[in-house]
Amino acid sequence: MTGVAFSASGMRHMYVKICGLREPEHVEAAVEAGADAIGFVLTRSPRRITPARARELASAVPPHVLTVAVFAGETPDEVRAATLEAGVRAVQLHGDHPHDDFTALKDLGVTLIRAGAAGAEDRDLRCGAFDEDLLIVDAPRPGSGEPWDWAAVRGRPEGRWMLAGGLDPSNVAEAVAAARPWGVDVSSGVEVASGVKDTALIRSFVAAAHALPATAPGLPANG
Ligand SMILES: O=C(O)c1ccccc1N[C@@H]1O[C@H](COP(=O)(O)O)[C@@H](O)[C@H]1O
Repeated sequence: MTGVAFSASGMRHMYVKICGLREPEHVEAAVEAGADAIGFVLTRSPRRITPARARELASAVPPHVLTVAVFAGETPDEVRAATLEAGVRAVQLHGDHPHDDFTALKDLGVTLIRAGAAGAEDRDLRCGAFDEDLLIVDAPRPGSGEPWDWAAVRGRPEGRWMLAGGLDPSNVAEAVAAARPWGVDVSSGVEVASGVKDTALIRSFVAAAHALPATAPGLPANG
């Protein structure tokens, strides 16, 4: 993986992922707004879709936007099968997946994302510690839309890491100022009801996040 995320003006920008997409119009809105990555939830959630549906949605996504399948607690074999069926370019594992799970998925050749709550002081928040390519530092309940103490992790995560949990268009600037992440990831904050995305909120979130200064080199998309 090489390259850097750039805005239309050529300036480096905050990396933005919009997660939990289920409808083509919301995928289109996220892509048109300039999202760097979009996520499909393939695990237990109100946003869950089938791998076949994810493939259908991903097929309309241009190669510069990273397509991500989100899992939580599935075995590496289950993750592998669903990822291949979905045809996405990245896997996001939530929860307490051991290092071995990431090692087992290396040969898939996709971007590996380790996601979990900041948790205890001894939680390893170095991106790459489990051979992952990207780290997400999230709320205790992923996908809940609950804001948490973003400032508590400031200075702890290292490398390419995204802040998630309770972000929305109106608070993303405050959250980024508090935690200083490399990127941001949102689901509930661009919805009008649980699992129901809103195109205007998607556009507002991407615009608000991309207006913020990037704090680290970017990650390329599907290249
Ligand atoms: O979105 C879900 O339902 C979900 C389910 C299981 C694991 C992860 C999930 N989503 C992740 O949660 C954050 C977004 O949180 P929020 O809704 O914006 O507060 C993001 O990392 C999603 O990928």
